[in-house]
Amino acid sequence: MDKSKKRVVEYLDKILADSEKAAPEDLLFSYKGILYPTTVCSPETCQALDSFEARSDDVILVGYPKNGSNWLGQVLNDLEITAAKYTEQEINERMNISNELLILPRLEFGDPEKFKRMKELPSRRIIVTHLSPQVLPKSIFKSKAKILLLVRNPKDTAVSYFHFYNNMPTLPSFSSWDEYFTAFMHGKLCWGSYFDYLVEWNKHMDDENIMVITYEELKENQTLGLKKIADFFGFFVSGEEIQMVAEKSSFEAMKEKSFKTHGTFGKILFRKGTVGDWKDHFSEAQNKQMERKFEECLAGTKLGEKMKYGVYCKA
Ligand SMILES: Nc1ncnc2c1ncn2[C@@H]1O[C@H](COP(=O)(O)OS(=O)(=O)O)[C@@H](OP(=O)(O)O)[C@H]1O
Repeated sequence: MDKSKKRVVEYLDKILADSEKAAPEDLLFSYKGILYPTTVCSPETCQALDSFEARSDDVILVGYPKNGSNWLGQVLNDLEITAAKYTEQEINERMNISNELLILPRLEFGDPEKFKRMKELPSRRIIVTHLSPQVLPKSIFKSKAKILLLVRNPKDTAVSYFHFYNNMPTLPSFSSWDEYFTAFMHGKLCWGSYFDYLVEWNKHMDDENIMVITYEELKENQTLGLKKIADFFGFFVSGEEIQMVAEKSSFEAMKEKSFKTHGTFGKILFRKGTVGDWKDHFSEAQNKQMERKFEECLAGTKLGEKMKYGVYCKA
């Protein structure tokens, strides 16, 4: 394993080990009414977000936690590498610079000084974040950088986040699914409410620089999804190249390599990678509650229509 990758894996392993020792009440902090994990974020970094200077050719991936951002993050990196026709040496250099400057590839992770260091990253930068539009650095909207919004149905998101919360030492555990479900429905989780997040993004549905893709459509036809993404960002890649990127980023391929890419964290992150796991978790009453909430927040909106609640969430 090369040195910079090893450093990232060691860093991730250290975060997990340190958080095992932390008291549950020290694991989270609140910034502007939203919870974040102390191990990877800080109030200082949140406060410094506006010092990030977006470029018009930045590739921005936004998505609520557990909507598949590690998957699409890899896809976008591979599309950029393939389209730009970098040599092996250039690919390694890019990765080393990025690993050294950022360590962890989320806009809101790390120290507040990272936004200055990010100026040294070569274009096109792939920027991944769970932040909602109100807290995103203002320069992202001003620069007209293209934004890909990745959305997963609320029920599978809830289930994935439940297992993540209970398996990640960096997050406090819940004593039961029912207790967790109430927290999810009230947005008492890191990065806040799933529904508030999408209601805010729905206000941007007519922005020309935003495209929405769903986890479910990618699972159904990854090649087609990748082609749409490549066209949107202007990555010039052939059908064969898209196929190669798709194969490399299948759940199985990413899970198999996860120890090398993410260390111990890999086992927690690459859990099932399926659509419909919620059927083993939701009670009748919870199905009804979720449907009411969807009706209240997203049904009939542009974003709500794209999510196909009737196909993926009806009991
Ligand atoms: N390649 C690929 N294909 C399909 N699904 C994938 C893939 N990679 C990750 N995943 C699944 O995405 C879920 C994790 O989402 P995130 O990467 O956004 O997690 S995080 O919020 O950044 O921690 C999590 O979902 P669950 O398995 O349902 O928990 C991952 O397994």
